This record gives sequence, structure tokens and C-alpha cells, in this order.
Amino acid sequence: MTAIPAHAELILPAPAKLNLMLHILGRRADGYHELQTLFQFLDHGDELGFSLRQDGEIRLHTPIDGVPHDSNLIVRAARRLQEASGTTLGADIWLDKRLPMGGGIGGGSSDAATTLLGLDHLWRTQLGEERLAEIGLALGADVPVFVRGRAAFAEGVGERLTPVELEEPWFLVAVPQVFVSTAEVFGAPELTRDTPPIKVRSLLAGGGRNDCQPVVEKRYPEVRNALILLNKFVSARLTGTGACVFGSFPNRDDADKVARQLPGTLPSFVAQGRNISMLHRRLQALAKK
Ligand SMILES: C[C@@](CO)(OP(=O)(O)O)[C@H](O)COP(=O)(O)OP(=O)(O)OC[C@H]1O[C@@H](n2ccc(N)nc2=O)[C@H](O)[C@@H]1O
Ligand SMILES: Nc1ncnc2c1ncn2[C@@H]1O[C@H](COP(=O)(O)OP(=O)(O)O)[C@@H](O)[C@H]1O
Repeated sequence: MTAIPAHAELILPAPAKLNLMLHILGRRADGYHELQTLFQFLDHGDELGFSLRQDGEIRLHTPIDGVPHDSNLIVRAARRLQEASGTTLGADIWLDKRLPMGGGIGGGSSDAATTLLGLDHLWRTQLGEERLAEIGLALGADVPVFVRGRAAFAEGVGERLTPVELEEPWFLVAVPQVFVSTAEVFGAPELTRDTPPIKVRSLLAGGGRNDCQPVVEKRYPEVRNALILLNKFVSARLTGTGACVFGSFPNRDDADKVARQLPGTLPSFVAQGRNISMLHRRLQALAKK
């Protein structure tokens, strides 16, 4: 049963992302860390439904446990877009939450980006992708890449994006049942913060790692165990600050086979890596109608 009613005017996907690698180059004066990371989308994610309201209200009808209505990134994104565009319109919004929260696969950021692009479409704000990415950045470092919808090499805190063409393998993503705090990982004294910058060209030739992984493995045994289990079949890595870990496969069958061998205590899903996000594919199809 989906949480989105059939009468919703617009239904759009909010795909997950993976950080295929993540290097930490240093710390800025404001405490945020300078990164180099490679983002690719997955063809698996949340789904959002939108309908217009004439009274200017923003109502999310599907609350997330533990996240107050007004703190939900969906509601915050909608309000920012109202302010930036000056529209008097509002929206009813429904969320079908399928992605684990706090897993390093960007569910909240993707929901925010889908809200920005979905309401931009419904409200006809005409703000343009550049401005929407800027509004997104104020909500979270990962929002701009979802607004752009292209696999990218990201620098800065993730806002300087260079689109890249990557292979599109199948990924098995394991979901350790633990919440990893991004702030804790970036605050850890033992975190590597001095990885030398690399050029996108050498990265695409192979290599790279996730500098957060040793910290997360040490502090979260659930993640360490998931990596040990997955590493028996495939070279596994952490995405973002975790908790999810992933490995890549040339086809879906191979990924499914390994998924079936994981214990019931370690949920997982299989999805394909995509260079153009499902959200953008859907919006392009709508534009052609
Ligand atoms: C590292 C990434 C990679 O995709 O991890 P995931 O959240 O996806 O795991 C993201 O850039 C996460 O960005 P974002 O989602 O905006 O981070 P937040 O949760 O807001 O950050 C929580 C805290 O982590 C620290 N932080 C975050 C990002 C960054 N580049 N440097 C930092 O030092 C800051 O102290 C911040 O207050
Ligand atoms: N729509 C949303 N979906 C998920 N999380 C949200 C949302 N709105 C706010 N949040 C908050 O953002 C936190 C991080 O969520 P998420 O994006 O799923 O993790 P990550 O950045 O690790 O991939 C959640 O724990 C929750 O408190």
C-alpha cells in the first residue's frame, strides 16, 4: 500500500545516492570539512506526491516518526521555495518513505530536491536549476547534486559539481541497523583530514577510498560486521558517513545471489547505479508531454 493517494496531481521519485569514494582534504574555518567525493544515483528511492493548494499552506500528510512536521526537509524545502519565488500557492504533499534514514544514502536530501523540482513544476516558478541548487545547498550539502540530477565529482562541501560518466553497475547495499551521526564522525579526533587532492581523471581510472570508514568501523560494530560479511563476496565500502555499506556487481543476478546469503539481521537491497537520476528522467518525460 502506497502512502500516496491516487488523486495526487504529480508523483515523483526521490532516488538514493552512493558516495563511491569520499576523501577529506581539510577543515574550513567554520568547522565544515572540505571533501572530494563521487556521487552516483541508484534506481531505488522514496516517492513523493504533490497537489496544489490555493491557500498557501504547506501540508505534509505522511509524518516521519521522530521528525516534527516543520523540521522535515520536505516542508523546509517547500517553504524556502515559496519565499524565493514569492508564490501565493501552497501544496499538499505525501511521502512514501522507502529509504533507511541516516544511512548515508541521502534520503532526506533527495526528498528535499524532489520537493524543490516538483513544486517548481507545479507552481511554475521559473527559478531555474542554478537558483534551485542554491536554495538546496542552504538545506544540506547533498541537496544540490540531487537538484542537478547528474552523477558528479563533488568538491568543497559537496557543492562544486563536475558531471561524470561512470559505468552503471548493480549495487548490493546492506543496511546495518544503527544510526550513524554525521556530526560525530566529522568531530572524531582520529578522522583523516589531510588526504591530498586528486584530479577527477585519476579517480575515474580507479582508486579512492572513504576516509570516514575507519572511524565508523571502529565506533559502530554493526557497520564493521556488515563490512566483514560483504567482503567475503565483494570488495565492500561505506557510503557517506554510513551506516550503509555497498559492493558492485556486473549484473543483477550476481548481486541478488549475495543478498540471499546475508543473514536476516542485515537487511539489504539491490539497485542499479545511474548517471541521470530517475527524478530527471521523469521530469524530462513530463516536459515532452
Ligand atoms: C558527508 C556526506 C556525504 O554525502 O554524508 P552523508 O550525510 O550522506 O552520510 C554529506 O556531505 C554530509 O552533508 P550534510 O548532510 O549536509 O551534513 P549534516 O548532516 O548537515 O552535517 C552534520 C555535521 O557534520 C559536520 N560536517 C558535515 C559536512 C561536512 N562537509 N563537514 C562537516 O564537518 C558539521 O559539523 C555538521 O554540522
Ligand atoms: N524527509 C526526510 N527524510 C529523511 N530524513 C529527514 C527528512 N527530513 C528531515 N530528516 C532528518 O535528516 C536526518 C538524516 O536523514 P537522511 O538524509 O536519511 O540521512 P543521510 O544524510 O545519512 O543519508 C534524519 O535522521 C532526520 O532526522
